[in-house]
Amino acid sequence: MATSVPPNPLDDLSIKDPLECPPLKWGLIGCGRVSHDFTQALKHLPSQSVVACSARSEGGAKAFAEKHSIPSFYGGYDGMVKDANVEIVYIGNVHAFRRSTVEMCLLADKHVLVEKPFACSVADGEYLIGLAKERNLFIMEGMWTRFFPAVQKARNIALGAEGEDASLGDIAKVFSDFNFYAPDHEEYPTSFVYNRKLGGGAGLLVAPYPLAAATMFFKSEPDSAKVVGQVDEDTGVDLQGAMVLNFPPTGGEKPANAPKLPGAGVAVLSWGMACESAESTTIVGAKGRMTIESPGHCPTKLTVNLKAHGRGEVGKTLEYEYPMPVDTEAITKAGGFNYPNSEGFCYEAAAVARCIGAGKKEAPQYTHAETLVNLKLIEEIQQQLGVKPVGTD
Ligand SMILES: NC(=O)C1=CN([C@@H]2O[C@H](COP(=O)(O)OP(=O)(O)OC[C@H]3O[C@@H](n4cnc5c(N)ncnc54)[C@H](OP(=O)(O)O)[C@@H]3O)[C@@H](O)[C@H]2O)C=CC1
Ligand SMILES: O=C1OC[C@@H](O)[C@H](O)[C@H]1O
Repeated sequence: MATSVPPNPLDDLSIKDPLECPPLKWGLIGCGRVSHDFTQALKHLPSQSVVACSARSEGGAKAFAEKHSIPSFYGGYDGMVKDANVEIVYIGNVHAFRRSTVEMCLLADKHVLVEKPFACSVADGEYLIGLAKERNLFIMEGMWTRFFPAVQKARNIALGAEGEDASLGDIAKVFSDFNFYAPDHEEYPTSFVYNRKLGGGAGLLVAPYPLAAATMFFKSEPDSAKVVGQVDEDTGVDLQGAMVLNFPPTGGEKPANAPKLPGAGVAVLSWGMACESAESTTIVGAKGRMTIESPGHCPTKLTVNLKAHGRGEVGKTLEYEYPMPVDTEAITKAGGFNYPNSEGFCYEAAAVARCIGAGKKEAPQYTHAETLVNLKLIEEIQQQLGVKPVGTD
């Protein structure tokens, strides 16, 4: 049975400061909103530099380079991937071009950090991971949530890591929701999020987060998935959905005084772009529960409620807070951020730099295997909702 949770989720146990990392030179594909936020967050890491950016239009790349004082810019992506100064490419363009843009970077011998979703199909995901392995390059899906200190703390508590001050016991349930009201910032129907040919739809755009929240806390691959949701009849994209996943037992003896097999559990997930939900993830075990508080995909707060014996009996409550780094003058001058808590990209970028510095080809916080499990589940969502796979029109 595939294991989706590595033995320890930290990339370097000797690290005390999550922003500590060796130098790395970044190039960018796409000069849109998320690339802006990522570049701004890198300004929290003095050892990291964006040395080149590229956009479909030279004007777009030039304006971006001027705004962020980036020394080289390119119209079109192929010139940038051949820039000898670039060590890793951050890919922040739209979903439909994942296979071609990631492939272009790997063939130019660049490491890759690619925004979620990693690919539009399992087949593309497997191909790209295989190609990275063949060329001995680092590659990771930008599931930045996994790198926030609040999430790393939650994961260590769930794993019963040494030195943790709380334990939830055997995990039985994970609840995770992420829904935002897209028309607030995405024009309907012209934005890519409503365009299936560009990889639009909530399954590709939003579902990766609750899926990654669920697979983080169970050690087996789900053996059943039930999906409901709505598809927009005019654009053909899925607007929202909910899914229930069953995770089978991971083996081991059933405890003498409890009915559940170890590792067996259920995840209840909800995602979408039709309304704004509370957006949190709650993990429930035999001894208590913990909540990765809103905004759960980029959190700063974790609450643990340990149970006392008996129904409704509350034991200890523990609260952990990890404030975002404060914006520097350079960040404010370049216009702040487009998306909530984007400062937190610095945690992901620092971990990637540490992994590459240590010669790793994947990050233990979000492995290739997990990316592929989650892509399989995204395909399941599309199939059960009757949404056409991207690129089949
Ligand atoms: N981790 C996170 O928190 C977030 C992740 N994302 C992810 O980032 C990616 C980009 O999102 P976001 O920045 O909001 O999107 P944008 O709408 O800002 O577009 C990003 C880039 O995609 C390219 N692009 C846009 N439209 C087209 C088109 N019609 N044809 C070809 N290319 C196009 C452009 O590249 P160019 O500049 O080269 O013209 C554009 O700059 C997505 O994968 C999304 O899922 C998004 C938001 C937050
Ligand atoms: O990909 C995403 O993740 C973060 C959100 O804030 C954003 O709207 C969404 O597109």
